[in-house]
Amino acid sequence: MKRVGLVGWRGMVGSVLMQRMLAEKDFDLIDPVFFTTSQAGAAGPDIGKEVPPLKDARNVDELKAMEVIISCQGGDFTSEVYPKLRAAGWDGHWIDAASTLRMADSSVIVLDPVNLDVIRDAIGRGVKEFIGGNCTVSLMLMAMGGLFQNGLVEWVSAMTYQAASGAGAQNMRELLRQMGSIRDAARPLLDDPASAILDIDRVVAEHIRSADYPVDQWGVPLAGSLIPYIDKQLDSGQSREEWKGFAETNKILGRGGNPIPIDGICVRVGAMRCHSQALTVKLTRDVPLDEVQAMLAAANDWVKVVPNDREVTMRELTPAAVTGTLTVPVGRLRKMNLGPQYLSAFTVGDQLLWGAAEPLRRTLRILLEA
Ligand SMILES: NC(=O)C1=CN([C@@H]2O[C@H](COP(=O)(O)OP(=O)(O)OC[C@H]3O[C@@H](n4cnc5c(N)ncnc54)[C@H](OP(=O)(O)O)[C@@H]3O)[C@@H](O)[C@H]2O)C=CC1
Ligand SMILES: N[C@@H](CC(=O)OP(=O)(O)O)C(=O)O
Repeated sequence: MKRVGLVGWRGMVGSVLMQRMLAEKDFDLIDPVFFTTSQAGAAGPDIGKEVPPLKDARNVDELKAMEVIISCQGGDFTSEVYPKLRAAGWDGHWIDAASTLRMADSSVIVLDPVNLDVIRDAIGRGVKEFIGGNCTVSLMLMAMGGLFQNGLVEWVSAMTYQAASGAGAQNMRELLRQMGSIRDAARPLLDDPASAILDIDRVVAEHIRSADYPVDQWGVPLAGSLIPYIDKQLDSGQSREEWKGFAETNKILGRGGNPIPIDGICVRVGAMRCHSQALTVKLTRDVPLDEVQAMLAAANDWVKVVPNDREVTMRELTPAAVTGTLTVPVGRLRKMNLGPQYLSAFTVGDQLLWGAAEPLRRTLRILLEA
C-alpha cells in the first residue's frame, strides 16, 4: 500500500476531505500518515485503523518518506515547504487544494469528471503536481461540462453569488454573528406586530452601518448586504477570482493556445457553503433546448438538470437544497431575447465538496489505479 501523507486534514477543507475519504473507504487502500504544523506528537484522527502520532509537517525528511502527499493546509504552507521537498530530491505525487501551483507549467488542475483525459495524459508524462481548481471554476464546469465537451461554447459570462465558506471558517462564523446582531437590533420592533416596517428597516440600516456591527473578518457588512469583490484587485480591472474563471477553465480543459473567453463579476453573498452562478452562454450554433438539456445531463453522474419551472426551481436550485451534497443542479435554462445562440443558466454547488475536497480524493484514487 502506498504511504500517503495528509497535511491540513483538520481544517475546514481537510475535514470535508476526511469525511469523504471515510465515506468512500479510501483509507482501506492506503497507508495514511497525518501531519500537523502545530501539534506534532499528538494522537492521529480516528479513522478505524491505527495511525502513527502526528508528524511535523515542516519536517522535510518525514515528508520525503511519503509516496503521495495531499495538502489542504493552504498556499503559504505550499510555498514554504514544497520547494524544499523537491530540492531534497522527493519524487512523489503532490495533491493540493491551494492555488499556489495551479497555473505552473509543471502542474495539472484536477477535475476528473471533466478532464480525466488531461489527468491521465499528465500521469503518463510523469507530471507530479495535481492541484484542485478554484471552487467557482470547478462548479461551473461540473454543471456546464456537457456543452464544453460538445464544443458548443463560444464564450461564457459568469455572474457569481459566492458563499462565506470560500473565505474560511472565521468568516462563516462572523456571517452568523452579523445575522444575529441584526436580529438583536431589530428585536423590540420585530416582536411588536404594530410596529412600522420602515422603522424596522431604519433600525437595521443604522445598525449595519454602526460600529456595533461585527466586521473584523469581512471588513464590511455581508449579512443584510453583499460584497461585489472577491480576492485581490488586478490591474486588468478584474478581481483575482474573476481572472481565475478564464485562466483555470481553459487550463482544466487543456485548451492551450485556443482559449474560450470567460469573464464576469464575482460577488460574495450570505450563503454558508454553496456557490451559485448565473451564466450567459453564447453557443457556437443554435442548438435546440432539449438537446442542450440532454447534453448537460449526460456529462457526469452529479449534474442534475432542473426544469425551468418556478416551483421546482425554488425547491431544488438553491444553496439550502444543495448544501452538503455532491449534486450540482443546473436550471433556468432558456434561450434569451438576445438571440437563439444565447443560453441562460443558473447553477448551485457545494464549494467544499466539488469545489475543494472531492477532486483531491478522486485524484488519489486515479493515482492508486495508475
Ligand atoms: N476555504 C475554501 O473554500 C477553499 C480553500 N482552499 C484551500 O485550502 C486551504 C485551507 O483552507 P481551510 O480549510 O479553509 O483552512 P483552515 O483555516 O480551516 O485550516 C487550515 C489549518 O489551520 C490549522 N488550525 C488551527 N487552528 C485550527 C482549528 N481550531 N481547527 C482546525 N484547524 C485549525 C490546521 O493546521 P494544523 O493541524 O497544522 O494546526 C488546519 O489544517 C486554503 O488556504 C486554500 O488554499 C481551496 C479551495 C476552497
Ligand atoms: N476564492 C474562493 C475560495 C478559494 O479558496 O479559492 P482558491 O482555491 O482559488 O484560492 C472564494 O472566496 O470563494
